[in-house]
Amino acid sequence: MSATFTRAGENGRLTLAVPAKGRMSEPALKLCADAGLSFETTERSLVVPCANAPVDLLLVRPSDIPEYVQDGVVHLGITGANLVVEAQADVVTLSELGFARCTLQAAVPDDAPPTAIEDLDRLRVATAYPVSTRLLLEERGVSAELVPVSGSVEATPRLGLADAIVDLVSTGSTASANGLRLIGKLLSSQAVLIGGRGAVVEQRDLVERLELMLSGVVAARRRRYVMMNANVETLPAIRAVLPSMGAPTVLTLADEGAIAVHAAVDADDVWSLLPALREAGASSILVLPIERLVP
Ligand SMILES: Nc1ncnc2c1ncn2[C@@H]1O[C@H](COP(=O)(O)OP(=O)(O)OP(=O)(O)O)[C@@H](O)[C@H]1O
Ligand SMILES: O=P(O)(O)OC[C@H]1O[C@H](OP(=O)(O)OP(=O)(O)O)[C@H](O)[C@@H]1O
Ligand SMILES: [Mg+2]
Repeated sequence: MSATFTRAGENGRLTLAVPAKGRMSEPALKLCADAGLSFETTERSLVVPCANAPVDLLLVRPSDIPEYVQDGVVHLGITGANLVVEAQADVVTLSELGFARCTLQAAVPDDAPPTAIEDLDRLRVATAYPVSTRLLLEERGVSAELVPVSGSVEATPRLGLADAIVDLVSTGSTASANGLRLIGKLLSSQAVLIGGRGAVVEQRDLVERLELMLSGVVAARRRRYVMMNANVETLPAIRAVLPSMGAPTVLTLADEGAIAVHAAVDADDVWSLLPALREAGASSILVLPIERLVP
């Protein structure tokens, strides 16, 4: 399927900009698919119409998305929160999407003296994010000499181009592999759904529907559905350990006194919950993924 791209609002369809490449692209497209949008991407397609919803995906660079959304080129976008700050874009952040989690951090060579952000005053700081770096350093009263680079920023101290760097970090392994020590965090980021100020008013119904579908998947990914069998007498003990969303479902089984208990719990709690449930009297415990969770 191919389509011509119409500027946002001109054909009654909602336009959603999604990263075309880079580390956000695949999880962003998967989120759209998991949310129920049906589309087919090809290697070179930039505009991808959804077959089952009045939504067109525009595949572009993540760093361009904040400006496209601000200027009304598209209604909505999925991009990094750090890129919204970097573009200083006037957009509405509708929801956090739970992937591409990272922090913007300052780092120095292992043997260099700085131990905190404040120690970067008057030093040369290389970064691919000069706008956010300047802004966040100034907020802390630090006036550094910025050295803008477009990539491989970790190499700049070794090349004698900078005394320190500011870059995105998730595991920290790139920094340590390049002999750098992290000295402080300037910003936390993750993928976000953003909307244009005009779009969220003019296209409110469609925007709300898409936001609900996406955030339903994001919320579901953080939860698990736990099912177990027990004797009715153990129900108080089971309820005491079950941090359920509201009351758990209790079903009567065919055997005298036997029940099944169902509840949605935090995925992070499952590790500690299972032994506690067994201890409380539960057996045949099943843990299932949840596809959508709409409160
Ligand atoms: N190590 C990381 N872990 C998690 N998220 C990250 C990491 N690095 C980057 N991100 C997030 O993904 C976004 C896009 O990064 P990516 O590396 O795909 O593109 P880029 O480096 O900005 O390059 P381009 O110039 O192609 O736009 C970043 O702005 C940030 O929000
Ligand atoms: O803390 P870590 O888990 O090591 O991740 C940090 C690295 O990830 C990003 O680069 P990316 O992998 O996106 O490569 P790029 O420079 O080509 O964008 C960032 O610029 C760091 O180099
Ligand atoms: Mg990168």
